[in-house]
Amino acid sequence: MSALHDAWMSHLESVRWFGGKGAGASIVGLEPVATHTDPDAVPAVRSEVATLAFPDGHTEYYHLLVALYPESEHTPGTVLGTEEADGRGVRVVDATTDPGALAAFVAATAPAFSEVPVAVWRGEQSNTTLTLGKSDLYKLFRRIEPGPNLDAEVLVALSGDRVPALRGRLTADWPAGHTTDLGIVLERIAGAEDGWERATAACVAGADFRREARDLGAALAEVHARLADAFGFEERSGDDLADTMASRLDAAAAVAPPLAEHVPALRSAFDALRGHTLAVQRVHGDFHLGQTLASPAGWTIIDFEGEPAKTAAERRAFDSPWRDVAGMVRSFDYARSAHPEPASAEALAWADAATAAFLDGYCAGEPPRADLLNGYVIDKAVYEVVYEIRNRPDWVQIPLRAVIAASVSGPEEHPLRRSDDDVS
Ligand SMILES: Nc1ncnc2c1ncn2[C@@H]1O[C@H](COP(=O)(O)OP(=O)(O)O)[C@@H](O)[C@H]1O
Ligand SMILES: O=P(O)(O)O[C@H]1O[C@H](CO)[C@@H](O[C@H]2O[C@H](CO)[C@@H](O)[C@H](O)[C@H]2O)[C@H](O)[C@H]1O
Repeated sequence: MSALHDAWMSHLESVRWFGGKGAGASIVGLEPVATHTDPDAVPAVRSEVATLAFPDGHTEYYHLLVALYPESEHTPGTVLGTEEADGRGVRVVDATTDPGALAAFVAATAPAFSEVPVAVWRGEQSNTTLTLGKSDLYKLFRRIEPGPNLDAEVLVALSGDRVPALRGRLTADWPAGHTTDLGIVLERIAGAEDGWERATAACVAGADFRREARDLGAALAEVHARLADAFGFEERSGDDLADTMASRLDAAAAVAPPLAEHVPALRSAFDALRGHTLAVQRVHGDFHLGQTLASPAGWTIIDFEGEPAKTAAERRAFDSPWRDVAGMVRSFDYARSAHPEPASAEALAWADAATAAFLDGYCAGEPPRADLLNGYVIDKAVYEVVYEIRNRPDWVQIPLRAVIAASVSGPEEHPLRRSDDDVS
């Protein structure tokens, strides 16, 4: 491993967007995949793909934006080391820490925005976003897989309205024979407030959230209909789905010991899906309040990339729209954790009212498909137990409480009809 590999690896361990922290990964390749500026420019800016090998044998690819400076020049930003080019030493810098390099990158790859101020947006999680003035964003994808990015695909297909408008796409011919998205330029929703912030503030204040929740349900239904128009739909057997959920449950129980005793009861909830056929289509895949923006224009849905731990092929696979409905049902349950007394009658009533209004908005007044909703809510809560153990162990009681309630109440009970909320 070269000194540059080591330096990038320590840098990755320190940045917020790197999802493999502490797992003992090492960089086994650094490959330039796109040169954005003139290679002789100072700085020259290019995209590289870092190939990371993990001790368990799996490989991940990360997109790095790199600025290159002659050794004789003053070098701003985080310097990773030097490399040789045409017999001269060149300093290698993380371009997202270098305002001059970012301006050069934007001028080269999104020339319509070359005159607007560029800054790195703080508070990002799994990617890096640049603000382009007040009305646009440049989202640099970090963990990439060969081929199109799921979010970019959906934004192209839906072309604005309830989703941000797509202004441009940054791609690379990498690996050979593939065109891979490295970033997108998109509309910055004016006056947007994160849906999680909006909902938790309402829960804490005891404020009525039913109108917003109903509108959110209607917005999701509209987006689902447009996704089905754009990508089509298929039929899937309920037996197949029940088997898939049961094997996900088994895999989760193997890494999350508190799930083990609930496996038989939860499996029987999935059995309600057997003997049915359901329509499957492209969905959001990881729909929760943090993937919604409330603004004067209504609700906008963002980040159609699915659950982070799945492969791109798994995230692109058709699924039932009830997966997304269930995701939001779980999110309202999470939101009450912001309440000073999450198990109080007031907090429960808030979450139940928001959930009922959301379902009403989604189903346009018709009753929801209880068997599918029930199965997907449990499937999601099981996923969340594993997610929280790995990422936020202090939060694991939130989904575990839902798993226990579903296990105790049995398959015929709707998981939200919580008679027994104070199980610990
Ligand atoms: N188009 C947008 N307009 C306004 N704010 C946005 C937009 N997209 C994302 N955001 C804000 O940035 C946050 C992170 O965005 P997200 O796409 O979920 O990033 P990541 O994929 O890195 O997790 C969101 O929760 C939201 O607050
Ligand atoms: O936003 P991501 O696609 O990275 O989703 C992952 O992280 C989410 C947390 O940020 C996680 O969502 C869970 O916590 C939320 C509150 O922080 C809650 O609203 C969601 O309902 C709950 O699932 C998500 O599961 C995970 O995939």
